[in-house]
Amino acid sequence: MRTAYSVDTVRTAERALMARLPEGALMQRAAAGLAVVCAELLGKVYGARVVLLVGSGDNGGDALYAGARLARRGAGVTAVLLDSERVHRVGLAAFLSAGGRVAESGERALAGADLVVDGIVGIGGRGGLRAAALPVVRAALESRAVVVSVDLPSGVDADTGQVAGEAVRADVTVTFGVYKPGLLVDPGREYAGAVRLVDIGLELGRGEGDLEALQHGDVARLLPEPTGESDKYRRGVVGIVAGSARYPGAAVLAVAGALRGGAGAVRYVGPAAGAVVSRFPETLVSEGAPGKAGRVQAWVAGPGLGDDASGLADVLGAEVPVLIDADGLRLADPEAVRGRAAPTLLTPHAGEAAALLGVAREEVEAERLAAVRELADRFSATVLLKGSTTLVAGGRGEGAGRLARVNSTGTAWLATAGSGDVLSGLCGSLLAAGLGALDAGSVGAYLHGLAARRVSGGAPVVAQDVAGGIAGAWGDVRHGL
Ligand SMILES: NC(=O)C1=CN([C@@H]2O[C@H](COP(=O)(O)OP(=O)(O)OC[C@H]3O[C@@H](n4cnc5c(N)ncnc54)[C@H](O)[C@@H]3O)[C@@H](O)[C@H]2O)[C@@H](O)CC1
Ligand SMILES: Nc1ncnc2c1ncn2[C@@H]1O[C@H](COP(=O)(O)OP(=O)(O)O)[C@@H](O)[C@H]1O
Ligand SMILES: [K+]
Repeated sequence: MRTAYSVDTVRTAERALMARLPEGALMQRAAAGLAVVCAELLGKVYGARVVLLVGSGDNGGDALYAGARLARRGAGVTAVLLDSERVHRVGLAAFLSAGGRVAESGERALAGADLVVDGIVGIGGRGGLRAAALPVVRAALESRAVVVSVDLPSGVDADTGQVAGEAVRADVTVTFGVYKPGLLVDPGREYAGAVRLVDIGLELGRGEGDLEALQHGDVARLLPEPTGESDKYRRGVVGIVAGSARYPGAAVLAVAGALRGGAGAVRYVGPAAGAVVSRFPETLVSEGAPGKAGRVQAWVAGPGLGDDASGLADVLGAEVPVLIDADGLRLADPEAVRGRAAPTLLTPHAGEAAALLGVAREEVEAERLAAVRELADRFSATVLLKGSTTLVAGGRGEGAGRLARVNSTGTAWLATAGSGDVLSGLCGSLLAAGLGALDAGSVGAYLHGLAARRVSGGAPVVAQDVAGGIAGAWGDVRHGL
């Protein structure tokens, strides 16, 4: 599990650790780790040209101490002080005595740099980059240098990943102690490049976390597995209420995802039974009301329903877990969702989330974490917010509280019609197989993203291929590949 912690939690833990250590020890650990990564990226340190962008706080201090270490190894290191009145004094003294120089012109220094260290602002940052920093940041990004951000790309909000205005686009971010949420959530995640974590001795429990990303091992432990006692009913039956005369494909794709998700059987209820059976003869189909279709252990309702809300009341009234997606999100009665006793998983994309919240889509995209939490609170449900970084936040019971999940496996090729239908079928199948809503959503998103990457190999994918790739992704996770 990769767990990210809020700035408040990090600061409290750092204070406690600092009180037990000699003054400056923590910053030295951070700077040593940072210098090691810079040296690795440079290959040869001696003779390399390094430019430090130094802000007014401890983030700049880290950059200066790391710069001192590189200067002692023979690099030509130049510091661009963004505010010469306010700079980490002791760090600057150490830097100068190691042979570092202060630049007269930032732009000139940057023109010939091999590596730029972005120490403008870290977890103390508020808002996007200030105007004074913009010319050097632009010059750094235009240079051919590798850009390494200290703790966080400057201008990215550590707690949310929000970028208000401009921020540094790093090739690598060296973060200290623990991950910060802004490194895992877009848009911040994109600015961070590859993230390297440096251990500075901070110890924080998972319960204190703000956001977590499942890794292969976590997913492997959660995957449903049939045993000798299993039969198709014990493995769970997932019911799919999807599709319409106008959108039969949504039903086919939701069933395609559901068949790969670990349930023992898939029951389809709706007007697209013919299309579903001709593509997937293993599906049990019926055309009446969901309540009359026979037992299921979880329902998926919504993809491609158009304006037909007739099956939704049955589904929302069921005492089994329910996933609501796409048209179902628009058609479902919010009171019926809030009043449910069994787990509920809502899977909106940013546009659907915006409609549910009554805000603009851009607002959701800029603050995804806040949006997914707000929806989970408003609907007393688990919510999976799809998009470039998929987030899952828990409602009541399991997953309640602040600890949300972020998926790290996706690819932008998933932005293709119908791939969300595959995801809802897959997650619903995991619900039927017995996973809780938070686990079903995050395991489903993980497999879905991995499947897309596997089948894409960098080329466009179609939703059916994503469904077809799930078995391979499942196998990779099981075997730790
Ligand atoms: N606290 C600790 O124990 C440790 C802190 N470390 C470093 O210290 C950093 C935090 O240091 P600080 O608390 O001094 O905070 P920062 O250095 O992150 O930022 C604060 C300074 O930046 C300025 N600033 C704020 N927003 C800005 C913006 N949008 N644009 C430009 N300047 C802005 C503020 O005026 C202030 O002077 C961490 O990110 C990390 O790099 C590490 O050395 C590890 C140990
Ligand atoms: N830029 C992106 N990067 C990664 N994944 C994305 C991106 N855009 C969309 N996705 C994923 O693609 C899927 C699209 O789902 P959705 O928007 O519901 O499409 P549809 O309704 O056509 O099925 C979701 O799993 C979502 O997380
Ligand atoms: K920084």
